[in-house]
Amino acid sequence: MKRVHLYSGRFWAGRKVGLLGGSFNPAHDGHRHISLLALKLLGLDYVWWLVSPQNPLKSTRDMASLEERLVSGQLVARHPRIVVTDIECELDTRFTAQTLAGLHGHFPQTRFVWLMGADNLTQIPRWQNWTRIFASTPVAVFSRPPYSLSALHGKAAQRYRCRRVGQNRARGLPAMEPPAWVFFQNPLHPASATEIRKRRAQAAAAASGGQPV
Ligand SMILES: Nc1ncnc2c1ncn2[C@@H]1O[C@H](COP(=O)(O)OP(=O)(O)OP(=O)(O)O)[C@@H](O)[C@H]1O
Ligand SMILES: O=C(O)c1ccc[n+]([C@@H]2O[C@H](COP(=O)([O-])O)[C@@H](O)[C@H]2O)c1
Repeated sequence: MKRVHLYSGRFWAGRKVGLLGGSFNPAHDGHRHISLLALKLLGLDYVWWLVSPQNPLKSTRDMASLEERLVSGQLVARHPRIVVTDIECELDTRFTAQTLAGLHGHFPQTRFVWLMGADNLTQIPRWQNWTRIFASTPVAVFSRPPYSLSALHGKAAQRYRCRRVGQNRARGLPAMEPPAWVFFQNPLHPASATEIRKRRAQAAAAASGGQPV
């Protein structure tokens, strides 16, 4: 299994790498679905799943340990070109703009693309220094039910509308000067970690005779 460490820059030099940041609480087939699409549509060599130590906008309640979320990532990824990593711990970052600055600094010869679902395109204006994300790294956004339409009318899509690249030019995105971004009208995948946690809680409650667990 490939591993990512801050000192492994030589291996990653010259490679095109998609970065899928997430809580992965737990990982699911929706993550795998967009990662496989990213490998193909963007012509990437690898996708790294950046398992976030703690999303700054999410509650710590209901958040499984980082260890558990890394294990769930390993179980779901099952692909030689998807690398599951907690490199934000090594970088000591929690905010994406800082993470990207750290990665560009440690891997200056690697071409990174930030990957996310349409829900995060809507939300990104609430992230710390969010315009630095677009200024530093090409971005690829994947359709996700039911967010795609609202995302395309949101603040981030509007602000960078002149820098949007058509799907037919997506393979060139990793080499483009940012800001540059693409929105994929891809086949949808319904998986959601919130739904999985809800189902698990219901199953646990049913197993304990309907008592809250
Ligand atoms: N089914 C999906 N389709 C497209 N993108 C997805 C899908 N599931 C997750 N993603 C994207 O993967 C990244 C990480 O997602 P995350 O780990 O938060 O999963 P989630 O299912 O959105 O979790 P939660 O429901 O707890 O918020 C985000 O950019 C998210 O938009
Ligand atoms: O930088 C921020 O302010 C920020 C705020 C919220 C989320 N993020 C990042 O967005 C990615 C997706 O998070 P999540 O929890 O929706 O899977 C993950 O890499 C988080 O670290 C980043």
